[in-house]
Amino acid sequence: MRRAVRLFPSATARLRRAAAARIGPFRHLPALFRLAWATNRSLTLASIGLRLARAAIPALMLYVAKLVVDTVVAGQVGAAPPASVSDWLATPLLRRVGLLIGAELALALASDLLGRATSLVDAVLAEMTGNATTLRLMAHAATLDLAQFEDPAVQDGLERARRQVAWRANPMGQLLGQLQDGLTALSLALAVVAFLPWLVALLVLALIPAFLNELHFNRQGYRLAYQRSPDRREGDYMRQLGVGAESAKEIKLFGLSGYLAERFRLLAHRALRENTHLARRRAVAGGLFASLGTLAYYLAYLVIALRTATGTLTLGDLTFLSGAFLRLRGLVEGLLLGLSQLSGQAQYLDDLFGFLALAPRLSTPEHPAPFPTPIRDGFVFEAVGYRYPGAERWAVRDLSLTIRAGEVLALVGENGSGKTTIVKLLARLYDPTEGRILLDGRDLRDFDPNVLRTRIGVIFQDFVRFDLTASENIAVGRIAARTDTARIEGAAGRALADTVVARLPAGYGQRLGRRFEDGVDLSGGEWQKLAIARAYMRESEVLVMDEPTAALDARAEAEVFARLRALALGRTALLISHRFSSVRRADRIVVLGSGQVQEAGTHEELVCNAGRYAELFELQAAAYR
Ligand SMILES: Nc1ncnc2c1ncn2[C@@H]1O[C@H](COP(=O)(O)OP(=O)(O)OP(=O)(O)O)[C@@H](O)[C@H]1O
Repeated sequence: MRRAVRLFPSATARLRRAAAARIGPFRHLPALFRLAWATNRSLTLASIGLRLARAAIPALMLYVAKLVVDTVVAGQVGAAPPASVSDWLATPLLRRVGLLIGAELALALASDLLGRATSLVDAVLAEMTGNATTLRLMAHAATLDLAQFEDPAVQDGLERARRQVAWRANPMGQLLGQLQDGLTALSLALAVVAFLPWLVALLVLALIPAFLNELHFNRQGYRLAYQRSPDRREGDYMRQLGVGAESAKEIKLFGLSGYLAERFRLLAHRALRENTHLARRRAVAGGLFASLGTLAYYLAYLVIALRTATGTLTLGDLTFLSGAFLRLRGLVEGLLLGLSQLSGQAQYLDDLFGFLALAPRLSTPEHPAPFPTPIRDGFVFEAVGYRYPGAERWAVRDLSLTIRAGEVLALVGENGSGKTTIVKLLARLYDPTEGRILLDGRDLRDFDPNVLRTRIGVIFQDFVRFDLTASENIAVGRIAARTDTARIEGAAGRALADTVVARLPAGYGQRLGRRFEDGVDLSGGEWQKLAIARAYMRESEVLVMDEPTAALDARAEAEVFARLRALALGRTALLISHRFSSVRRADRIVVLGSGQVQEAGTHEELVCNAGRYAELFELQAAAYR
């Protein structure tokens, strides 16, 4: 029975669902209001207060205009024209007309002033709310896992959320504008109802189809934008490649600009075609429904004029009613349109709040185990397997590996053998799909991942080149100590980065990179020295370096390793390198192949074994002979 109900929902349930699908996105509006409220209460209150005050003005103005007309019409009969200004003022009728027009002028001025004040308050509030939302997005992004960032669906959501912040920062102002228009419409409607109740009913009936039509097209527009997110990201990527400084070198050398432009053109063309199609359908349907409203207005106008001609209504009533009706029509139409636009915006808010509601997948224990200080035994990988989300192949599988406390362990292996994946698992950027990793006998998942990461210093091969100062580029290794000049300079010295900094025009205060005008770019090896300094800045017990010297010249590499050995004394160091000249100095070497340990031992042992290591070592050595 239940199943039958689910398969054949009643008409009311279907209607309710359809209505919820259209109006549902409004559920985010209270959250938006809370956001503005939390950002600045007085501005939010001011915005509401100003709009409330302004809402009543149009009805009042129309009513005063009606009084003016009625007074003038009544006074015209048999009144002699005044000879002078004092006569004018002495005539009660004329004085009254003057006062009424003065009142209307005051109302018009007040409305204008209130409007400008509202715009001012709204602009400031929108910027503040936009900033607060960006901060919230950044804070939330920091809580997510690396795997989530690497997920294209999350990237698309984040992209839509970002656009939401950048372009639609002021749905709050719009919402309040709607509230104001709603109140104005209500006051006018009440006044009209007092004269001719059916007029209002006629207006609403004529406009409801237009409203539903707008809602329908807004939904379609959103669906289109949603489906196109991946395309748009790809288009943005093509554009970025085509105009970015980072890629300019290769684009020029390989002559890629035409190819990229063509790919962008195809993507943009598809978007344009779909957009135009929708816009055309929207314009036709919108035009038809809008004419319904116009028809209703002129019908009402005709009736009011006829009634005035037959004496049922005064000339003032005619002025008031036609004015009020015209205003009302504009307002209700604007309201319906605005509401449907808001509904469209609220759908984008779905993305924003959807992203904010994303929870990290890596678990943090409620009562984390105390982190061992110092580490006694080290890390043990027990039959660890990891498969990247959506990947067919296992990056590592059945991996058993020990990293003993205090040793310098080198990981070698061909491209794609899983070395970097091991580092990411060690830093708990991912959790193993199978097996477990122990630290001093406890599962890594028992510790607070943030504490774990503060105890491990990792430099990845694709380290980030921050377009910040040289000092900040080192300080990011322990950002809390960014003002500790001695620590920064010490780290730079150990990583041979001090000589790089010495050559910079502004020394440690020199901005690096090409993004900003005052930036100075470095060579690959110079950047790498700064990245190594970052690891020393961290002063962590475990040091992990993924290809730390790939960009260094032979002399620098030898020196960096000599220092690493000296500095790693008592610390655990994991070193990934394709250069056997560096690897051979490690306490132990582990050879990886297809995500598994193939061999392990000291350099001498492995050479004696005459296995894979010996083969690769011989290959490199021969190249130098
Ligand atoms: N983010 C990712 N998503 C999906 N697959 C990935 C991802 N990162 C790596 N892989 C895959 O996992 C496997 C192991 O990659 P990993 O980066 O650990 O290799 P590596 O030994 O460090 O290689 P290299 O010497 O080239 O740096 C590879 O087959 C790679 O294609």
